[in-house]
Amino acid sequence: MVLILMKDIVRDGDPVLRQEAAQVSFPLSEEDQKLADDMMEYLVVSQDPEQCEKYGLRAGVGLAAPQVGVSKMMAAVLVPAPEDGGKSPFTDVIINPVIISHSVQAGALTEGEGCLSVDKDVPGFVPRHDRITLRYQDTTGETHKIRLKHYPAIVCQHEIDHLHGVLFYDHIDHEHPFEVSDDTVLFE
Ligand SMILES: OCN(O)CCCc1ccccc1
Ligand code: NI
Repeated sequence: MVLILMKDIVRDGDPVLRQEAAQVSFPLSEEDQKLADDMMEYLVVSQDPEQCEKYGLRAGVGLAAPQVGVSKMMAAVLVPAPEDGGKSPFTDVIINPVIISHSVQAGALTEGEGCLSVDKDVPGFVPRHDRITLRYQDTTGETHKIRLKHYPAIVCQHEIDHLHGVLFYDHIDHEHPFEVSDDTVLFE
């Protein structure tokens, strides 16, 4: 049962999307645990075409707490498994995430990015780090230090941006939206 619907998703213009979110303390309050569960549930349901349609959702691979009006350092990430089978490259609720190191090399999606909180299309490459080392806590409070590259790294950076009041189009060079440095990894 979806508990977060599109009506619950805050849209660009609301100041909460431009705030620095607050650190989350452990053990999680019941409210924070429920929020984590609800955000992950939104992603799972939104990635099921039938349920997505049924509830009128926009499919998402990530969802950050500020997008549902909660200015806390928490985001759910569900990177879909590749079509040719296999498991999701990264699925977790990342709390108090910090990118502790990253590649010099940039990466960007050839189709640009979108955002559940931004109703308009904003064309252009969104240059990010192609590879990152991410430290975060999961909902149990356990600290993880993981290396991500390409799409999972892009998704996590998009979500972590939300926790710092940054939206994807802030990274687009509006003078030259489809120009990136020649060593940038561009991928589908
Ligand atoms: O913040 C999550 N959200 O707005 C859903 C879209 C997430 C996303 C879309 C394109 C590239 C990376 C991440
Ligand atoms: Ni977003």
